[in-house]
Amino acid sequence: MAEVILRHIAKAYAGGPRVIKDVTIDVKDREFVVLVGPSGCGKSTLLRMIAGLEEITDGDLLLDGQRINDLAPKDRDIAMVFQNYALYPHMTVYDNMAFGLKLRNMSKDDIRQRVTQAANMLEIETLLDRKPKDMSGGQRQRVAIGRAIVRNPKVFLFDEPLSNLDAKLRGQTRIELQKLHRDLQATMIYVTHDQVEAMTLGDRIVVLRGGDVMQYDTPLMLYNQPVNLFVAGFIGTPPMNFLPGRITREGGTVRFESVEGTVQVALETAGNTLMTSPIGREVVMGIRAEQIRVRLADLQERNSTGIRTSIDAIEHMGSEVLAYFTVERRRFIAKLPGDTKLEFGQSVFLSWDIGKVHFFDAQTEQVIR
Ligand SMILES: Nc1ncnc2c1ncn2[C@@H]1O[C@H](COP(=O)(O)OP(=O)(O)OP(=O)(O)O)[C@@H](O)[C@H]1O
Repeated sequence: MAEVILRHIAKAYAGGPRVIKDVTIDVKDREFVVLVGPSGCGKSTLLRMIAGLEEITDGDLLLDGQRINDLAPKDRDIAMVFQNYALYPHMTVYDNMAFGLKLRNMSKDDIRQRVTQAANMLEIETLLDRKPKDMSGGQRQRVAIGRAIVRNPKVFLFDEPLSNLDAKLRGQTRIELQKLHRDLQATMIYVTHDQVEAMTLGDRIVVLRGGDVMQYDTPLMLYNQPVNLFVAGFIGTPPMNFLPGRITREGGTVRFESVEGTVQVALETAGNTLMTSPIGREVVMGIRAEQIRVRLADLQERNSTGIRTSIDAIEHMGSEVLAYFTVERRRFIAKLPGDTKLEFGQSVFLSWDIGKVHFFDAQTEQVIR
């Protein structure tokens, strides 16, 4: 059992401003929680506070109900895997993994058993006599994880452990981390700036910005129901398309009208208003790339619904095609099936289902439901 609760946690370095403002999150037993956000948002600081490597300025850190703010790192039953692996260069893999256990005065036999078991789990049993400099980045990374596993901690913390690996190895290691999480049945908290890594690994994800939690939710909820513009733009590849405008009323119909008036969307269907918002309110419309339909525009065609634009660029990704457009001087991206035949410069109409559109308040940036 290992449940971690952060209650109104704040951090200021040496009397400076608060880089973590007021963070309250609960991490359930055996949950895999990812902290994600842009550089400087405070992910590492938060993780280091949980590890005990940074002092907590305000708030409570609870492990299984016990307040551990003032407990030394070694007494926390929490193991951390660092971005740079932090292996001892002069020690073999075996000694690197055994080191923490020796410090705890564990018997030689017990140490051997634990190191061997972890090495088997990570498939590095043939590397135990090597020094870190004689291994690849991926192998060093496994040793760093092995060193955490042998401690049999209640909680694992990972600080961007895949960032030094190439793209292919990162993909493989993501799958292995998922398996490791299932096998160890441990609580894991994982920091990354890569939203794809966050989406694929996390049971739940904390999206951070400027030391504040923007949203704490499952990957699908973050993707389908972002609570604000920041989360909507941060989660998803390619990012959500945005178009600013305002709510208008014409002839009894409530509509969204883009700033330059090229896009008008009725917000009522069969007498139901999809969005209750004061007339004149400034909003931002958001639509995901895969929700945009694209068809060739007939030059003679008039009175067609949708946005008329032309194709700025096409990227063939194999299984899909990314098409780039300009709508009111903003970039729009559509994700289309791989066999879509479109070419640079063609005139097209873009359209989408109104039910798939998100609206955000332009001032507060919060979603309007
Ligand atoms: N020792 C320190 N003293 C003063 N300010 C610090 C210290 N460490 C970090 N900060 C500041 O705290 C804020 C959060 O830093 P942190 O390293 O936690 O961000 P991060 O989200 O992990 O960023 P990155 O992805 O770039 O590592 C930043 O503004 C950073 O400059």
